Amino acid sequence: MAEKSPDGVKYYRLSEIEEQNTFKSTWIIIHNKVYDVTKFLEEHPGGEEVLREQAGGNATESFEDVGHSSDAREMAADMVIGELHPVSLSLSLSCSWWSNWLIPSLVAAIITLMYRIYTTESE
Ligand code: HEM
Repeated sequence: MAEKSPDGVKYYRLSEIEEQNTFKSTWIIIHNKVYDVTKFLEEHPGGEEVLREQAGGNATESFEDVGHSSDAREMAADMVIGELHPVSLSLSLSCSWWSNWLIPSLVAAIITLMYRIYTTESE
């Protein structure tokens, strides 16, 4: 269930947001805020398809890539229904840490190792 923080902000967990990816209701995440865009789908100048594609997930990058106007940002502010739960937040942060740093470092380490083996064998 959604929890409320002491200052009254509703927190949603990632799993709860993922469930709202249906024809009846569409939620997206932008900058760790949860937006209910269900009623906005048909009005969106960028089309409902792009919003549906991001439904139940993190749309921050796509939203910023488009370079939405300040008008668009004001419209978005009216659709905020809560924030990403801190637990989900740290999860999503650690996920990007994992893919952005750990995997490339591992690949680099393996290549270094293979190179070492290769150069010592040919001596
Ligand atoms: C609550 C969230 C959103 C709101 C309120 C919103 C609102 C708007 C508005 C008002 C425009 C017209 C141009 C402008 O004023 O900047 C626009 C254009 C556009 N939006 Fe969004 N948008 C939202 C989310 C998204 C997301 C998540 C995506 C991408 C997945 C997206 C993709 C686009 C695209 C591609 C256009 C350009 C359409 C064109 O120039 O023909 N929007 N949006």
